[in-house]
Amino acid sequence: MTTDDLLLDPSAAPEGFRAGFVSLVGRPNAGKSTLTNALVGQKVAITSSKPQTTRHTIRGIVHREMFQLVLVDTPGLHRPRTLLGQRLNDLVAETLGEVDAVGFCIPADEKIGPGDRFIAQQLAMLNRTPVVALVTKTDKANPAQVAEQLLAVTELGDQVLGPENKGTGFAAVVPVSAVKGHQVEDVAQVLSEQLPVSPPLYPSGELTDEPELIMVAELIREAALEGVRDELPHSVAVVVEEMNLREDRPQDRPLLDVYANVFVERDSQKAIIIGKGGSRLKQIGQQARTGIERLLGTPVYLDLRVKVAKEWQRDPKQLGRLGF
Ligand SMILES: Nc1nc2c(ncn2[C@@H]2O[C@H](COP(=O)(O)OP(=O)(O)OP(=O)(O)O)[C@@H](O)[C@H]2O)c(=O)[nH]1
Repeated sequence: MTTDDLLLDPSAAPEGFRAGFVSLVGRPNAGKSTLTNALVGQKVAITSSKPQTTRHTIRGIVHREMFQLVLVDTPGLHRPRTLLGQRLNDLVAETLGEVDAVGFCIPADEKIGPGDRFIAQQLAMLNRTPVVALVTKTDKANPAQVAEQLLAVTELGDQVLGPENKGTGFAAVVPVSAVKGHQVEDVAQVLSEQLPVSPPLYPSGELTDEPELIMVAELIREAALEGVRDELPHSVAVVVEEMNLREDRPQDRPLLDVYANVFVERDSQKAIIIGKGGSRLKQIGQQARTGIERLLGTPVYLDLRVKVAKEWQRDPKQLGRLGF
């Protein structure tokens, strides 16, 4: 069974499959991009030249047998100098609050500095999002230095994200060399352990050729969550089943047909998405369609179906978070 088959029937995902969004953060030069590429592999790395239409730009998707990590960029942490005080705090909390886990990159070959500490303090505000510390570029340090850095990083976690700030430190600390390919799979594995039990969020094939498909699904998901994010934080998945230019249209008046399924876990959630007399679904469709048209520059016919994929999150922790 391929990932795509699973997407057609999310309840067919293997027991314990996990999927979710991960943001790699860290000060400039910490090795985020290199690690992203090493994790994703060339084949599916997405470097979309499209304008950023969602709050998170997808940088790449890591597909494995038992998990799918969607690596996203998070604005805010990259330019602390241009955003001050509460505004920055809000932005970081808002955008990072939406990911399932954060990978915090700290180079093995440089002392922990004020930049790292600053970012750790920002991360401390995300009280529920697990943070995995990644000690990068281990090939540039000798084993003793790496060991020392692992200790220093653990200590930073205990201090800044520790009990004093109602936290439990870093969820894990993992050394990695993206350039040498050392422990890259361990990073993927440890990050995946922080994700909710969920079927894959995106199809596995041809992602480089069709970043549009992902962007379109994300636009629909964003629209579906608008205003109900608190009620349905992680229980909405969108799969674009078909996206084709309609045949027999005059060349100067193209129309793109988009068929997409919005998956929720329960009938009650389906009711929320659809709204009274279908009013919310109509709104979602309009908002998503406008976004897709803006993204692709083509008029769009959007067909949205809402489907219940029962129990696609069997993890008790997740269910708790959803208020069950
Ligand atoms: N030796 C070695 N060098 C690395 C490794 N990872 C990254 N680098 C180098 O470190 C530099 C910065 O890496 P990037 O991946 O661009 O870092 P970044 O965090 O994305 O940087 P910004 O885009 O500035 O935020 C580059 O010259 C990389 O080649 C590694 O595992 N080993």
